[in-house]
Amino acid sequence: MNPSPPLITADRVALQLAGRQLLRDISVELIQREIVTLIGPNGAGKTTLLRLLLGLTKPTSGTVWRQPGLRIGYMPQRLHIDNSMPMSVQRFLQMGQPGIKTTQAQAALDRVGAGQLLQASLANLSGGEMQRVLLARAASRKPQLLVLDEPTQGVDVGGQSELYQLIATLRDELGCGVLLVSHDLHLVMAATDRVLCLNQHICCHGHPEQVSKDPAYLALFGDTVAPYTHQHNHQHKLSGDIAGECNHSGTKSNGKNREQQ
Ligand SMILES: Nc1ncnc2c1ncn2[C@@H]1O[C@H](COP(=O)(O)OP(=O)(O)OP(=O)(O)O)[C@@H](O)[C@H]1O
Repeated sequence: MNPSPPLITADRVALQLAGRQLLRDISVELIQREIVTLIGPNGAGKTTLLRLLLGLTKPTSGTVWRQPGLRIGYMPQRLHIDNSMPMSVQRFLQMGQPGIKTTQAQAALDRVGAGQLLQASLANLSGGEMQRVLLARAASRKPQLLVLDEPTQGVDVGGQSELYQLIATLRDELGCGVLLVSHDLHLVMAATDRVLCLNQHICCHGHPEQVSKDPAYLALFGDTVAPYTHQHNHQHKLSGDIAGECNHSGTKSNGKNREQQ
């Protein structure tokens, strides 16, 4: 039992847009100090669910409750940069959080191992540098909840595990909850407490090891995981598309830990 109240609670949330059922029957609780990873194929509704949890989209049915005054640090999937308006990293950080001093911007960058980038031009950053700057910006708000939408996009594999380790360290330092979206369970496993496997609804959930063996997870990702992770003799899909119907009667349909229910 976690003594502190949840940061966000979603109860039987569904969303229909333009006649399409994008999400259904989603129940999730996010708590302090827990790293929750949302995993699912392209189009599964991961970003849509983040938007619902953050209050940027209203559910068609069900409820989302957020702790009053909850401080959220959000790292978007990608950032559109207008190169006609040159901007330094420092300025970018200060725009994200008005009133932040140069020393605080520097400290935020130091924390993510990007201290040398304060005066760099945002437009010239490499993919990995940009992700670190976005993470520094999200963390500089001293959030109670860090929400990271595919934080390792554009980062090479070595850099990806480093970034996930950094996220775990930030959680320890800030004591915040973390909700992150990822395509690759095996990469995030070490830095994740709980996984929600999403495909319009929550197909399965639990500890990463447990989810990686769940029939519902394997139905979605069984033939897409990296070959070094297990032996098999079938074809690999490269698309990341839905591999088939989720046949998982008997798995629970919500994302709460058993002890939280
Ligand atoms: N405003 C909208 N109106 C109609 N459909 C939408 C809207 N926003 C998203 N969708 C659809 O909802 C589905 C889920 O989109 P979403 O971006 O949440 O998926 P995702 O799991 O984050 O995908 P990816 O892994 O590719 O980023 C997609 O089919 C998308 O086209």
